[in-house]
Amino acid sequence: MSAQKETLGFQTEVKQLLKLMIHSLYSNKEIFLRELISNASDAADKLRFEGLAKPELFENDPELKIRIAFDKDARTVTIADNGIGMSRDEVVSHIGTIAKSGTKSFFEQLSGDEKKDAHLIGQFGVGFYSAFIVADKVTLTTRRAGEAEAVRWESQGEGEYTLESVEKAERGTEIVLHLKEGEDELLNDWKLKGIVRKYSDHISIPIEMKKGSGYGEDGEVVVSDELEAVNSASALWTRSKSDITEEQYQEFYKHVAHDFTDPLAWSHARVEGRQEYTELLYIPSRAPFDLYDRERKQGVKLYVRRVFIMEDTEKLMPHYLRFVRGVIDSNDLPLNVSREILQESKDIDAIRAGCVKKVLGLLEDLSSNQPEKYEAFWKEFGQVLKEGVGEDHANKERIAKLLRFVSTTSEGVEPTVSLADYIGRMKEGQDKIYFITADTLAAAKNSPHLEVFKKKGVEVLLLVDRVDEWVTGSLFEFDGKALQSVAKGALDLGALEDEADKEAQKQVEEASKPVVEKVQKALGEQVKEVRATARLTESPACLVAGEHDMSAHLERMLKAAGQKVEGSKPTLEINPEHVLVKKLAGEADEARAADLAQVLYDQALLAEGGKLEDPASFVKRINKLMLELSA
Ligand SMILES: Nc1ncnc2c1ncn2[C@@H]1O[C@H](COP(=O)(O)OP(=O)(O)OP(=O)(O)O)[C@@H](O)[C@H]1O
Repeated sequence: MSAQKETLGFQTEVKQLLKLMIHSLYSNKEIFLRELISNASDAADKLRFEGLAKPELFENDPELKIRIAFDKDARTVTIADNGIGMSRDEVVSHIGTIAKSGTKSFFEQLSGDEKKDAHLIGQFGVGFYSAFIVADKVTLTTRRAGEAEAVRWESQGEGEYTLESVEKAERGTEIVLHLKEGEDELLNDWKLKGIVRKYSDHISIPIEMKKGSGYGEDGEVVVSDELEAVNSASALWTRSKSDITEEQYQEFYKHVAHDFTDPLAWSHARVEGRQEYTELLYIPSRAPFDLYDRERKQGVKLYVRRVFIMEDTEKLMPHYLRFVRGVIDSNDLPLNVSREILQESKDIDAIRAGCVKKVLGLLEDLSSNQPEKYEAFWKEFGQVLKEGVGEDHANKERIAKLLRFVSTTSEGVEPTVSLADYIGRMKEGQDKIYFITADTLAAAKNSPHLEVFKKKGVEVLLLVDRVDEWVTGSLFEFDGKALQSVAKGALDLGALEDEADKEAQKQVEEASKPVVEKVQKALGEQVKEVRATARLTESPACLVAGEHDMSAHLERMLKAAGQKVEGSKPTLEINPEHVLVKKLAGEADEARAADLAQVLYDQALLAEGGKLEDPASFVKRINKLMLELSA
């Protein structure tokens, strides 16, 4: 064993994080204790789990606990646990570096503006480093259960830390905080116990401190050597609902989710029947920074009869509910359940299905009874929930009811229209739910495809999230009404059109045959077909995809993502009433007519957010036509 002290440097990100955190969290500095207790409790959970297979790890000391002490003279606060501890390598990789995936992109988001970044730091979670909010030196001594060597890590939080091998009889981790000037209020029995009760009452193992035995002359508590548990020390989810306060639920959430903000809502239930389990599931109020990171692991924690087993989103929650946090505690699964067993387990499938129903029920309840909260939820997680329409066949209808969109009747830009709202406002004779997909709200709102719908006062949903193509590719109808893209297929307004409309359209088609042919000839292979439109009232032309073809918007998205797409040709619809089209119809000069036809096509492509293959020729053509017109 080498007792030599080594000095190592923090990873750059750690330095950045420390600086930012000390500044932005100072006003909420008490949370350091919650974070350190939370880690200690996790360490106990890990030991209990590893100890199932290797009981010798308990080293004849099976009572898991956390101890907090302070020393007025030395001006230190100590948090010790007899959990799993850390090996030397673990100390280096967990404490000297940030091993979270997505860390790099998180740091790229930081603006340098402390106020804005303070919000982001909450999303990232600061954990152990929060010790440096109140301490100017932290000494962590740890010995991994079952190992002989202990290691001492020490740092002043300024870019470097030292490591040395030491002796430590008790397994686990002891953290000594050397308080900064001005933090002496923490050297107080009453104060520390108050913080523990406030933030960590729900921790399932005892948090022990010395017992008070009266008051001294200075009015301060005199402590005895006897220890007492400051917290309730029972797993929160095992308590009955009526015994848990709102604050306790909230603090427990912060512990399981490693979050700083209060949750939006939660569901706590004991399920009996074929499967017996307790679930305490939370909807966070804010999305974490790595919500879209496929590598992200943290999710719902699985316990079996109070013993922590693992934390894994995929097995316990489907991907589209990956924002859900909390605990599922099964009474039936075997304690030695492994990831492989879980993979195959019918019991887990049943628990998962039950929990999904609970979460959807919770969301339904919010949407009906607390619409403001639901709006807040939708803002943070709506796009993720939308994935469920394609992912969870069994619950498709329920998820569809929870969807919210912007529509042509929306006042602002917030998605607040549900499919049921839409159906409730449908015009007489309307039998479809119309929608348009586009890259931006402006592109959707101003699309020529909407003109006839505006004229008839028919509402159209404006779908501008990337995931919307996935939604409309999986959801074909809602409540017996088909979902119909306004940019696909021949326009069929059903009973929204009266006989007179249909007759007029027929006549227009008949009359515009020559100009349609002219355009068709000029555009040749670029289009599948040219036809006179019933959609347009103001624009001269628009492009329409085939009923069963991929939408132009999806095609562009896939191409942008680097996929090879065999695009299908669009149909060009022209508006024979438009002056430009009339001009084209009467144009005797074949070359100029061809130029006009090409401009019509190019404009239609641009108007729906497409990209011209040959923009320079488009500009040349436009300039030529403008000069000719002004001559
Ligand atoms: N008391 C402890 N006993 C054993 N391991 C610990 C202890 N405290 C921290 N660790 C290890 O260090 C890692 C990093 O801790 P840290 O608090 O920085 O982050 P975290 O708890 O993983 O996540 P978060 O930052 O979201 O709180 C932990 O994941 C754990 O492996």
